[in-house]
Amino acid sequence: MTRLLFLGAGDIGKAMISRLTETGMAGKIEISVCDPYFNNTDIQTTSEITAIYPTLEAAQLNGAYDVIVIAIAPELFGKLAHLMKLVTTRQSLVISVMPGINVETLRHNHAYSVVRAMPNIGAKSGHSATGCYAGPYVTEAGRAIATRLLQTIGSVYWVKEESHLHAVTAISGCGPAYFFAFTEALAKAGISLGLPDDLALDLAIDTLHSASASLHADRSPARLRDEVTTPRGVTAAALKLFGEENNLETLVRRATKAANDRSTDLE
Ligand SMILES: NC(=O)C1=CN([C@@H]2O[C@H](COP(=O)(O)OP(=O)(O)OC[C@H]3O[C@@H](n4cnc5c(N)ncnc54)[C@H](O)[C@@H]3O)[C@@H](O)[C@H]2O)C=CC1
Ligand SMILES: O=C(O)[C@@H]1CCC=N1
Repeated sequence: MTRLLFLGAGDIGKAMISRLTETGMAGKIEISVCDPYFNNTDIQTTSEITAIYPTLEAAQLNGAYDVIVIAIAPELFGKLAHLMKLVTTRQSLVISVMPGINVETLRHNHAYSVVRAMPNIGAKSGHSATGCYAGPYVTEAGRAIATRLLQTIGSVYWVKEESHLHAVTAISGCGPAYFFAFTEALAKAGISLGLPDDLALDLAIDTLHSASASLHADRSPARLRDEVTTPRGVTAAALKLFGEENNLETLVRRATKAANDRSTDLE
C-alpha cells in the first residue's frame, strides 16, 4: 500500500484527499496529514485519513512515506525544508503544489525526487487543470504515480521546462479567480442596468456555466464568440468595447504578467 503524507491540508490538500476518497483511490493508499491547524470543514470524510500529526517530527514516528504532497504556503517551506529528511527516503516522491519554489530548493540536497504540480481550485469538484513538471531524478514510475494521483482532481498536463510553471500558475492556477471576478463584474453590471441583485447573480453564474459547457463541446472560443455575435446586432455593440484599443486582451495580458512575475519573485 502506498504511504502518502500531506504536508498541509487546507483547501487544496483537502480537495485532493476528498477526490482520492470519491474516486476510490484512497482504498489503495494510506493517507496521513501533517498540519498543526487541520480542520475537517469542506471535507466529506476523514475516515480515510490514518493519522493527523502537528509537526514533521511527529509524522516521522510513522516512518518514511512513499509520496509527500506539499500543500502549504510557499513562505513556510524555508522553515520546514531541513525536516523533510525525517519523513523521506531516496525512493520517496515529493509532489509540491506551491508556486515559485523550484525543484532545487524543494530537494534541499535531500535524495528524494520532486514533481511540481500547479492545480487550481477546480480540484474540489475534480475539474482542476493541473500543469506538472518532473524534476531530474523522477522515474517513469514516479511520473505515473503523480499522474494517477493528480488525475483524481482533473486533467493533467506535463511541461518540459520548469520555468513554464510560472505561466501555468498565472493562467490556470489563478485562472478561476479571474472568471469569478468577471462573474461578479457581470452581475454588478446587471444590477446597474436595473435587474434585482439575485437575478443578476443567477444569470451571470448560469451564463458562465453555459459558456463553459459550450467550450467543452467545441474547444474554439473564437468560433463560439462568432456564433453568438449577430452582425450589427446586440453582442457586437458590447464586444466592440472589449476590442477597442485591445482593452480586454491588454488587461488580461498585464494581469497574467503580474501573476507570472509574482510567482517568479517567490523563487
Ligand atoms: N487555493 C488555490 O486555488 C491554489 C493553491 N495553490 C498552492 O497550494 C498551497 C496551499 O494552498 P491552500 O490549500 O489554498 O492554502 P490553505 O491556507 O487553505 O492551506 C494551507 C495549510 O497549511 C497548513 N499549515 C500551516 N502551517 C503549517 C505547518 N507548519 N506544517 C504543516 N501545515 C501547515 C495550514 O493549517 C493550512 O491547512 C499554497 O502554496 C498555494 O499557493 C496552488 C494552486 C491553487
Ligand atoms: O494565489 C496563489 O498564490 C495561489 C497560487 C495559484 C492559486 N492560488
